[in-house]
Amino acid sequence: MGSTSNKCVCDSNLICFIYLQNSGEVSSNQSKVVYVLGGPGSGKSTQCSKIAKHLGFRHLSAGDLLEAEAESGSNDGKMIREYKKEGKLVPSEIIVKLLQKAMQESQNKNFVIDGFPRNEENLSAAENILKIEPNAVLVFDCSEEEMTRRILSRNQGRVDDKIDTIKKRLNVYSESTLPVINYYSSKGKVRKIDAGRPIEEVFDEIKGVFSELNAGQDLGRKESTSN
Ligand SMILES: Nc1ncnc2c1ncn2[C@@H]1O[C@H](COP(=O)(O)OP(=O)(O)OP(=O)(O)O)[C@@H](O)[C@H]1O
Ligand SMILES: O=c1ccn([C@@H]2O[C@H](COP(=O)(O)O)[C@@H](O)[C@H]2O)c(=O)[nH]1
Ligand SMILES: [Mg+2]
Repeated sequence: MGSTSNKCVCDSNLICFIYLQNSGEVSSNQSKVVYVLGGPGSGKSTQCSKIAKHLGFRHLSAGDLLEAEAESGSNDGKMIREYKKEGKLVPSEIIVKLLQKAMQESQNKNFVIDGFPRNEENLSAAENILKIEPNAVLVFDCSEEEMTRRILSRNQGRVDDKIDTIKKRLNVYSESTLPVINYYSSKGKVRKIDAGRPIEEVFDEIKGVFSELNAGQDLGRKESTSN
């Protein structure tokens, strides 16, 4: 899985661009993609905003893209709302279409993608349709008690910030997202971040990971060559 060749095999300009940009050696002038995964309330969006502000990456939140689509009143909107209320993951084609459009429209081609891919269907679409081979996958480690506490005091009016939905989202994370993390872990791409600490401490560790990426080091390659 993943792209290893520079040969373009698709007819969409966007897909070609991402495919080529992520297919070879990582260097400081190439497009970079970092995934940020972690349980609900672990602080993904908080840290991704800081990464965008201080480290110059474009923050794409899968949850926010879906929320904007729901707000737009489109055909998919009503269905997205229902899935979100239930803490379920929408069919991949919906989120992939939104991410593809957002990436295509962005001038900045370094992306930090918040909360995607979340299950094996997403993973397959990310590799085979979006042609993304991430440079790194940050995984936020935080206790369920702390995540629940954070969500219940978040006060952003989210339809899914209710205890019953939080429990469902925690289950979806364990059952569907952990296998995705295991997959990237086997490729040496995962950096586990202790997200139970204060916001600035978490960000300090993240800055270190981005320094490595900006120095042209692909985390997967670094791990595999040190073996
Ligand atoms: N390290 C931290 N310590 C304490 N509170 C935090 C920390 N990081 C984030 N928060 C707060 O916890 C709440 C959840 O954070 P955030 O929205 O970033 O989580 P998330 O992982 O994006 O959640 P979701 O998956 O539900 O979108 C927010 O109110 C945020 O301000
Ligand atoms: O890839 C995705 C990402 C999100 N969802 C749905 O949105 C909510 C909220 O996402 P957050 O990232 O926690 O803001 C999530 O519970 C899913 O219902 C999705 O379906 N697919
Ligand atoms: Mg979030």
